[in-house]
Amino acid sequence: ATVQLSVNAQESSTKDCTPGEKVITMKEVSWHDEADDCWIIIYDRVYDISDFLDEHPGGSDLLLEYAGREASGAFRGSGHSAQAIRALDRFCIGELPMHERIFRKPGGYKLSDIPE
Ligand code: HEM
Repeated sequence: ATVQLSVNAQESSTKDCTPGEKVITMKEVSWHDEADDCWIIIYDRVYDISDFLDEHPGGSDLLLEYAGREASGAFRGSGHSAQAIRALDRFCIGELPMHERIFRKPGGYKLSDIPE
């Protein structure tokens, strides 16, 4: 059974990880690869989803496959709604250094460049 996200009410106030936010390397992210300490990378931003695993409508197992890893393609490929994209914000803890980014850098892909 899926559990409704409990964040819906707060979602209008989306916090954004803007430049100047904490810079976190992929190597650092890779240490956080367990159920009680789970970080993932989506579109060059780092998310601590430890407290979200049990809440995820797609289940925790799927998320754990990406623990400590890059998950942009998986996230995009699962056809997440705009609501799901907004739900990311509350878990954001930082962003990759410029040289490790593949989306949010000069000349990099923008979300809107990626076909559905
Ligand atoms: C922090 C990251 C993520 C958040 C906030 C998130 C959020 C959500 C939400 C809100 C839904 C419900 C449907 C929707 O609104 O689109 C959903 C469904 C789903 N998610 Fe995620 N998701 C995340 C990461 C991932 C990742 C990395 C995968 C990897 C494959 C994944 C796979 C799925 C699947 C397969 C469903 C569909 C479940 C179903 O319809 O039964 N999600 N997710």
